[in-house]
Amino acid sequence: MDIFKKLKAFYWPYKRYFLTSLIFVLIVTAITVIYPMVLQITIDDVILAEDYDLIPVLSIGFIILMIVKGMANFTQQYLGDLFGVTAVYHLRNALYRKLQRLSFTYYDNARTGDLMSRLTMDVEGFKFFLAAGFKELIRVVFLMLTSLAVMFYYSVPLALVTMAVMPFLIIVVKKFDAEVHPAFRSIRKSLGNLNTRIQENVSGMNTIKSLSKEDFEIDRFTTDNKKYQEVNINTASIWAKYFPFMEFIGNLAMISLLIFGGWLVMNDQLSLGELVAFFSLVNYIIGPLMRLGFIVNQFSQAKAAGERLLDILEAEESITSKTSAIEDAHINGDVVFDHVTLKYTEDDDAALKDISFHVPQGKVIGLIGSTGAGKSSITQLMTRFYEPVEGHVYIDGKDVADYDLKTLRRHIGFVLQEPFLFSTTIKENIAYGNPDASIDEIVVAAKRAQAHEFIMEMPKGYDTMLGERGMGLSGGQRQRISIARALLINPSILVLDDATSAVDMETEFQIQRALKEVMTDRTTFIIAHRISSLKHADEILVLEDGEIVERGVHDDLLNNGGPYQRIYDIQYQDKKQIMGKQ
Ligand SMILES: Nc1ncnc2c1ncn2[C@@H]1O[C@H](COP(=O)(O)OP(=O)(O)OP(=O)(O)O)[C@@H](O)[C@H]1O
Repeated sequence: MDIFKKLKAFYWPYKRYFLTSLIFVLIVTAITVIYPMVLQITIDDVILAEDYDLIPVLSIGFIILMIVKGMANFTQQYLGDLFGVTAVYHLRNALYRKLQRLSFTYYDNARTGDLMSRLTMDVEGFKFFLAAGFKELIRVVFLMLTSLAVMFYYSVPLALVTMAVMPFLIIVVKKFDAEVHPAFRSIRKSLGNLNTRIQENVSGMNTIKSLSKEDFEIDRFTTDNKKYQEVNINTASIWAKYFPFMEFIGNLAMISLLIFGGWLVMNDQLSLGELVAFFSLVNYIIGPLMRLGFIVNQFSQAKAAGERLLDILEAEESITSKTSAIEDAHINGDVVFDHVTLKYTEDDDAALKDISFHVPQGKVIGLIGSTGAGKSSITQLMTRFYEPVEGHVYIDGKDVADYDLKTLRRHIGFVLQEPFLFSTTIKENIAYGNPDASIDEIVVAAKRAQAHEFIMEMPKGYDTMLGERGMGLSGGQRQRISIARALLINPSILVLDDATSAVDMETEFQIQRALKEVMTDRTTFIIAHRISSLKHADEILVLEDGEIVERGVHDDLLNNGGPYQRIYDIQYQDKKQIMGKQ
């Protein structure tokens, strides 16, 4: 119940829907039990007593009951659904808001498929219980109790005899639940695997096709699909095995009712109408009893779903703005790293060790070093994507932790090696960071990013729709769109993370030209593997294993026999060889 208590804030404000719906459920259930009683009166007091004057009264009464029941049913169904749908609408919004606020540390360990299924299947599971399950539980318990009460009212011995087999039915139902519950769990798990497989396939289609792994993927999918089929068949066989058995026990109750009830009627200890009414009443107990396990099952599934949703809602937001955070400040772009050490996880080695440097406003700093040396990590500390375990990062003399997160991030633009583009128009992609930009501003940004020409060659120009993740554009084109995007937010600090490594020389030249435009008057961090990309930087930091092993300007670093010279020699060896051969 703890899970439901914790999620109360999402559904309890709408309790009026639920409670009203419950009143109507009780009305419907009460009328259901009245049916057999009307039948009893019809048989005993009309047919057997041959008092046919009562027929119009009974008929009208019956019609009124049916109308009331119909209306009550509509109301309980509608209000119940309204309760579930409204609560889940707020829950889903809260989950999505939380996902936007969670820091990168959370996403480092999260799986997309898993998050997707929590936000869809688990939310739906929880909704189903709110909208129907809880109400149904109350309905069947009420129906069983009232039916039982009426049966005892008619005849205590017959009620006891008929109910004699019920403990057996309860045992079978419990056994069935114990088997079917894990079966349902494996169906969900198997479906989750299947979804993850499909999602990874669509995302990784390039890799699959380029490595000709289509058959391999088809085989893997077929195996998972087979597993899904098997767990479904297994569940079906559990149903098939238990249901006839349950029905058999139910029929035993009917037989004892017929034998003992018939005997009571013959001995004038029970009226014929009461015996007929008993048949309906027994069904009102057997049916719900068989369903009860199912509902309890739904309850435990909703509980499990709620638990997974709470995992997200209660996840720690490790990086947030302070209450006294500096908002709406203009950032000029003077960056200081003061003895900064970063660890991604507690047990891991430090990704950055005791890093200190100063980049005055408007200057260019180059970061070079082997992969995994810590270049990107440095830039991610400026935006507070991660927090250092020691030391401080200052921008314009203030600790980055003192700024409001949005203010801070608004002033730092990124151009990444693999920019993310959304499946919308080129125009909206460029204006993503600044949706208020006019079309003229967008075009100016695109022109400065050397993107205008190729955009205009597209059939719908700036209104061309892009596929998911910018499919339909080349790597260089995607990068230039991303440069235009960065330009449009007019950042004071610009990070070019391997922005030209994946393109040909001609495109690199174009992108370099675009970047020069963007870099003017901004503090710029250039992360590069190629010396040619950062040799004009005001300072170059050479990183190895999270440490700065060398620093200086290109000309000084070139001839001191250090790591930078080694990188230079390797990169220019080819050139010398080619030149030498000529
Ligand atoms: N989110 C993360 N969680 C855990 N470890 C990480 C994470 N990001 C980076 N690392 C580790 O931190 C170290 C530095 O990574 P970083 O991405 O900063 O290197 P880099 O120099 O930018 O590399 P590359 O040139 O390949 O992009 C690496 O050992 C990497 O495995």
